Amino acid sequence: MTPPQLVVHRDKELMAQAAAARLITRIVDAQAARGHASVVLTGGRNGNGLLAALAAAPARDAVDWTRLDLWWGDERFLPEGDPERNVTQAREALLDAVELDPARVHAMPASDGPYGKNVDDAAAAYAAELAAAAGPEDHGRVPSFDVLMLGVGPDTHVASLFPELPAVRETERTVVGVHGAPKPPPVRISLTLPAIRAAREVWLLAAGEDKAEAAAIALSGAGEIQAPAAGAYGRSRTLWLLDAAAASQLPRALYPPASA
Ligand SMILES: O=C1O[C@H](COP(=O)(O)O)[C@@H](O)[C@H](O)[C@H]1O
Repeated sequence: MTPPQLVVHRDKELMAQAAAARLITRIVDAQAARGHASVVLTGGRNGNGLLAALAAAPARDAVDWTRLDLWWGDERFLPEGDPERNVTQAREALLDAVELDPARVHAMPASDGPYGKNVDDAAAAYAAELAAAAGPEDHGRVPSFDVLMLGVGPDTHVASLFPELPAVRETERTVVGVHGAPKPPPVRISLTLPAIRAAREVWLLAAGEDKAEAAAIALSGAGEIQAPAAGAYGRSRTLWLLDAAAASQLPRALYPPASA
């Protein structure tokens, strides 16, 4: 487990811009080193804010978008093109504006796709897609993502791993169908904690007053079943990117020196 590092920005706009700049650098470095990069996107307000900031950043042209693999940490199990789907929102915020290779855009299945309403089959298919992309150099049944981003929900959920639900207890499968999520829609697909932990870097995004309690709980030693964000960490780095409002309830001892 890599201990969390915290960076606190003045407000959510600056946080989104700084995180977008950080992501550009990370992708460019990975592409320079290996020829390609892989990023796992998150849904939610903070994830989409970051993508919109990236779309507006002139430095986005430093990325070779055709050599970037995109995956999702979770998806709302809704019909293709539904405005509430995370992939629809990501397309609007950024993806439609850059030259991606469609074969490298790994959206999670929709509820009107090949698996119909069977979310468990859809989750298994996404697990198989991840396994097929994992190489011998990877540490398991998912690729070693360069960066995996997670928006932190006000209840400490990440991806679609909600406190106390079966999905957050999963230790074998890499992707699961989620039933009965407390946040609509109730049916979702999610990476599990073991899949999340295969990433080189995990970035948790939390901006806004409504994330303050969740950040404080997750960073104060809570268990991952009760506070899923506490169980999200990367193999090389775990980075919490916060704004001042989301950091406002952190214990003083956790507050980064530069922000004190
Ligand atoms: O439903 C979801 O919510 C979380 C957090 O969203 P936010 O709007 O509270 O920031 C998000 O991370 C997840 O991907 C999404 O499906």
